[in-house]
Amino acid sequence: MFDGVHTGHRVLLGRLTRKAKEVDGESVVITFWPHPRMVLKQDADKLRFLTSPEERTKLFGQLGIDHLVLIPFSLELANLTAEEFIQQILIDKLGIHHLMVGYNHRFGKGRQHSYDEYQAFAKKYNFSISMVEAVLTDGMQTSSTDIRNHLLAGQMQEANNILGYQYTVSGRVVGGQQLGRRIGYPTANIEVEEPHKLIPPDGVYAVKVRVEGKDYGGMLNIGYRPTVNHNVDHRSLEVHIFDFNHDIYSEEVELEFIERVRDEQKFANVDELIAQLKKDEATIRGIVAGE
Ligand SMILES: Cc1cc2nc3c(=O)[nH]c(=O)nc-3n(C[C@H](O)[C@H](O)[C@H](O)COP(=O)(O)O)c2cc1C
Ligand SMILES: Nc1ncnc2c1ncn2[C@@H]1O[C@H](COP(=O)(O)OP(=O)(O)O)[C@@H](O)[C@H]1O
Repeated sequence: MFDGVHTGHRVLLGRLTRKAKEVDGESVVITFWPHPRMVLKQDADKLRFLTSPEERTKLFGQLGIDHLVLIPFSLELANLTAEEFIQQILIDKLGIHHLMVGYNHRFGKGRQHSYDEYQAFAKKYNFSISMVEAVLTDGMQTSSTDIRNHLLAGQMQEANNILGYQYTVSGRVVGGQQLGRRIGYPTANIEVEEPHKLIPPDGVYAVKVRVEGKDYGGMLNIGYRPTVNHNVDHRSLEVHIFDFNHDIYSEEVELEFIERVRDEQKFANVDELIAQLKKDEATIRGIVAGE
């Protein structure tokens, strides 16, 4: 589904745009939303994704794709056989001349056909077809599942290496308890709108912050703020932006994850929290400067 639009996807998409140029055609990427796993499985609520449909669209836009087709995935669509999908969508709706498929991609009800059978359909319906081999990252197959698992384990560098860019979470700044500025560290509280977006585990992170069209370094806390917060059901994302002093309530902010620095802790009092925030600032400024 191109979740993440990672290095492997980018190789495939690079081949696609080259092929389209070669034959003087246009490149089309087909993807689905909701993710088929959300429609087909019972554990849909627990599924988390690397990119929202909007984020995928933006990433595709950077790669020179001519058309992005976002097909609403439904049980009806899931019931089409591969041949029906080819006929009804690829031929009748899109009028394709060439089909490029990922090495492990299977489509159609029950995903029962092999690449050889796709080749037979190509002959029958008069389009050409090619397969893109697995793209390796450090000798391993590039997979969205591995990226998700690294992120959930707080292994940001590993995840970013496979993604080919820094994992990004976007949201809007909302008001908090206004304690941050009193302790010398104003923190913008970020509300993430996409309910299925994967949020890395609780802890403190070095991040790059994009706000008001500019980039800054920042230190981010994800968690329940056990030192000051008695309302423990709200998980918050709060970022202190370095060398920045604007009111950004209700602005859109993008956080790019660089590294996870420590666990969130419960301190005996606010002074101990402040002392730790000073240490975090020194550590994280060093990490951001090294980027
Ligand atoms: C980099 C960073 C690390 C933090 N670490 C902790 C922590 O370990 N434990 C904790 O209780 N709160 C932690 N906080 C949250 C602070 O308690 C919180 O930012 C402060 O209370 C301000 O809250 P406000 O935005 O609602 O005013 C951290 C905040 C930041 C920005
Ligand atoms: N360096 C900064 N980092 C984060 N937010 C900042 C910074 N400078 C100013 N602000 C502003 O201050 C707000 C955070 O201050 P804070 O006292 O923590 O209030 P709140 O509890 O409402 O988040 C941010 O939402 C933003 O509008």
